[in-house]
Amino acid sequence: MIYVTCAIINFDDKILAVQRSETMKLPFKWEFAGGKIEVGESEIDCIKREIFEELNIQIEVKERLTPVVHQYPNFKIKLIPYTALYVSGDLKLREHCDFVLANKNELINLDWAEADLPILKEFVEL
Ligand SMILES: Nc1nc2c([nH]c(=O)n2[C@@H]2O[C@H](COP(=O)(O)OP(=O)(O)OP(=O)(O)O)[C@@H](O)[C@H]2O)c(=O)[nH]1
Repeated sequence: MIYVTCAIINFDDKILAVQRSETMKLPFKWEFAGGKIEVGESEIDCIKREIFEELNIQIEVKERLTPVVHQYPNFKIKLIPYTALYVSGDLKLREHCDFVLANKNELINLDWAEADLPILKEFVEL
């Protein structure tokens, strides 16, 4: 099982979703930015590090939502979501091919990575 954190980042009441690029696992699926927890790293340190590495921005981490364990055909993940606020930095996509800033009710129309669906549902109902 791989342990992955992801951030639901609020920019002035819009939420950031990012699209995986062709060369990544789950190509072209939409997700919340984040990545694998390194050995000895806390969840919060992981999410802040991944968001800076992938997006070049600083965030303030807010609330931990319910983790999701999901079995994909070739791997299993525990995806640990946090809500967060944008703090600073110019958004640059260093790994993903696209992004959107959307309202909660627009997010559901994207083609999400399957593990994200329960997270999206919980977030939309907050
Ligand atoms: N960051 C992130 N990953 C997610 C989400 N949903 C989801 O299923 N994943 C999966 O969790 C894994 C996260 O790992 P990652 O982004 O650090 O690394 P990767 O597998 O793309 O890179 P790798 O090729 O170095 O293993 C990916 O396999 C990704 O498909 C999500 O919302 N955010």
